[in-house]
Amino acid sequence: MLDQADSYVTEDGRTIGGVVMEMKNITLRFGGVVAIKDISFDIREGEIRAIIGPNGAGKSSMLNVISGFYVPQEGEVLFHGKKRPQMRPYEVARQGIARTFQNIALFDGMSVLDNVMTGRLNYMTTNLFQQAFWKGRAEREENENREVVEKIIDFLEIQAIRKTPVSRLPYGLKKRVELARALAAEPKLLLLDEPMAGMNVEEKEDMSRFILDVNDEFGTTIALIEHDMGVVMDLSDRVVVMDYGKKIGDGTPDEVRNNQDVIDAYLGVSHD
Ligand SMILES: Nc1ncnc2c1ncn2[C@@H]1O[C@H](COP(=O)(O)OP(=O)(O)OP(=O)(O)O)[C@@H](O)[C@H]1O
Repeated sequence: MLDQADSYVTEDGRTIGGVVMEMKNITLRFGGVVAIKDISFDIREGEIRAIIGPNGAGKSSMLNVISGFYVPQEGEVLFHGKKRPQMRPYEVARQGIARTFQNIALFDGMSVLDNVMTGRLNYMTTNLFQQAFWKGRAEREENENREVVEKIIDFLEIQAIRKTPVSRLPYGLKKRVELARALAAEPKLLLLDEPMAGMNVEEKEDMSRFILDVNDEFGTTIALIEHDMGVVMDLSDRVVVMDYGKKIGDGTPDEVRNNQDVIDAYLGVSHD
């Protein structure tokens, strides 16, 4: 059994560090609906951690708790060992957390490049006044941001569409641009909301490869939620399984695959 601070090396040679985020006895209600019931789990530095479950299991609600968007009625979220207070989205971003959304949230009329640049907003320190009267500093900052963005565009192989308005792109590429924008923030923890929803097999394979590459190349810790158990099993180090707001499994893909409660939930065995 690992301690919170312990690290280990995976079979494919990646180092997984200590716990960066801990969810302790989280309960979240919407009026009479209990979306999350007393769930605890942690996320370790450098790992790919999946949260899976059937429709309505509470996955999106959980991702919103992790991102700080929802504050649970019970339980606490510890980030680097400290209880996390309620935060506004820009405060979450400053803590090094970035996310993508299930329903793509890009600026449709803007080019791919401009959309990815918006991921740098937290790094832009000059205001309009400074940009007008202190050209040198504003230019330097713009160049630095541009450099990071171009690197990410290359990394995700979207150079050919950098000037294309997002509205003209097929769905799979829009998802990739959203990933690029999240990466532009250089997050330590990246949250992906159903990154492969609505994709065909080839697009899913591409997205899986990019997620693995991001984790490997930048050492980014990744938590993702997914509906389809198959796609995350090859990708994840550890998997939390939710059903009807409860945690019914937590472990390596193999442990989870052989867990009877998980098998029942996915085979649609009746719940009593
Ligand atoms: N803002 C909200 N107001 C009221 N009820 C909500 C809200 N968000 C989620 N719920 C309810 O909480 C439960 C869990 O929903 P959630 O969207 O977290 O599940 P999910 O596992 O992400 O589902 P899906 O795979 O369909 O996206 C559901 O019963 C849902 O109707």
